[in-house]
Amino acid sequence: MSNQYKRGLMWFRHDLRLSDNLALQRLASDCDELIVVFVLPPSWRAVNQFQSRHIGAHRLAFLQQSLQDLQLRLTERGQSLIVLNEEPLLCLPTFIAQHQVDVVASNYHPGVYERRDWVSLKNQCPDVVFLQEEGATLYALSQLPFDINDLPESFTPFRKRVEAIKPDRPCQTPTHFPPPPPALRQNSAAQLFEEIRGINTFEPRVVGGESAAQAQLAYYTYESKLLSQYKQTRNQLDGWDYSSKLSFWLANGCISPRQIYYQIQAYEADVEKNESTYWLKFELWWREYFYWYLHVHQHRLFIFSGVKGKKPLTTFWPQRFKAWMEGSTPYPIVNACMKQLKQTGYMSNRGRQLVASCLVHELNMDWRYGAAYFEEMLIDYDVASNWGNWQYLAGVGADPRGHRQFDLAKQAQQYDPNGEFVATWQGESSVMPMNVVDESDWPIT
Ligand SMILES: Cc1cc2nc3c(=O)[nH]c(=O)nc-3n(C[C@H](O)[C@H](O)[C@H](O)COP(=O)(O)OP(=O)(O)OC[C@H]3O[C@@H](n4cnc5c(N)ncnc54)[C@H](O)[C@@H]3O)c2cc1C
Repeated sequence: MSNQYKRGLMWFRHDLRLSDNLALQRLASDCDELIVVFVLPPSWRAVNQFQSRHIGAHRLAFLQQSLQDLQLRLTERGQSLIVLNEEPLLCLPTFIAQHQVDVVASNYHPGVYERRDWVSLKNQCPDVVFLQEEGATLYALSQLPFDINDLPESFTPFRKRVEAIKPDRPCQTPTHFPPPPPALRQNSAAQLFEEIRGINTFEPRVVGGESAAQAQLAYYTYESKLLSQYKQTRNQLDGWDYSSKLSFWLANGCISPRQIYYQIQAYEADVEKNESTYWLKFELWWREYFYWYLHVHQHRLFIFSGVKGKKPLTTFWPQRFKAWMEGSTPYPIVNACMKQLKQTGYMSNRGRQLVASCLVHELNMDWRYGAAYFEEMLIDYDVASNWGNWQYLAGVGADPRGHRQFDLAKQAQQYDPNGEFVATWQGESSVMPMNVVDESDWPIT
């Protein structure tokens, strides 16, 4: 018996996994033939108005590994990933027409470009069916206990309203995949992987893909039982075990928040339920909040005056920005964090708060330059969490206090009392007067 659709196209975006992937599951059961595509736009690697790129070498390496893992899993099931190296709206309409696709599916993502591209693609392909599923958040829109336009202005009232709700259970990997159309049984993904090779220097366990994501989830919970101490360790600055490190895979969609949530629930039933196990869920609710915040506020997440519409008294200083990025400010703890970020593509949550506070409140810089630099450097870059947290710290977003300036000396004393972190990352090393910049230093490339 033939299926509902003859030929489907799965458009992978921030959901690089086969399990708990509702859009993929739907196509796998409803199509005779299936094409799976990932689009890597060249514009991601171009320099933007903030002198940064959308994606840097660390995340590129992770993305490449995630795509390779996806390809491997698909190949095992008789499928094959096609990677298109073009802007989505330039290549997909032609591709869809050329291959006579009659249904396109994807998982919803609240990003401004992601939403725009989906709507424009739909408009350009009026004869094709478009299906969108949810999977980037713990809750579906319909599960939220308020109208989304009444999203609370800050995190705490949001959390109090959602924390009793059980997310839907993750769905399984489809047992059967329809084959690709005959013309697409060979593709050039391997060659493209060579072209997009980035650098991975952090730590061997930071490998993109669903397999590594599941391995880290198992490690942090049942294998090491580190989850039981999460609340006590989570503010540390350096090392692998003090926090879950799941952000790399979550941000790239190699794992879903529901999979993590239900692993914590199982751990609480099987091993131990305490303040720490609750606290990892608490952090997932922070992520959830910023996703819905982006869904509601859209482009206002990226403007100087933020969602609050309140312009900070800051500006752009090339010499200060350069010193901050390089780790040569007068603040050793900030320097150490920034060098760690540049070398590894990761920084602790505590570190992110300190360097953001420094950029905005000590160096009086336009916060968006910091957010854009993080976007390029972080392996776990996530548009909602990054820009939402930056607005929060710049006092233009979801912080009810509106001003959060950290005492950097006090923080260094508390979190790096023996100066080990600063010594490891050579935070003291460069002493450069902040307001001196050589003509040759600008523009920064
Ligand atoms: C200025 C700034 C920028 C940030 N940019 C990002 C970003 O681009 N991508 C990103 O995933 N996180 C971002 N965070 C949040 C947080 O720092 C990272 O999620 C965390 O450090 C990742 O390490 P982990 O997975 O070990 O976290 P854990 O402490 O183990 O937390 C588990 C998960 O909870 C979520 N989470 C934890 N803290 C936060 C938070 N404050 N906001 C939203 N979600 C949170 C993450 O998904 C994380 O993986 C940012 C924070 C700040 C202050």
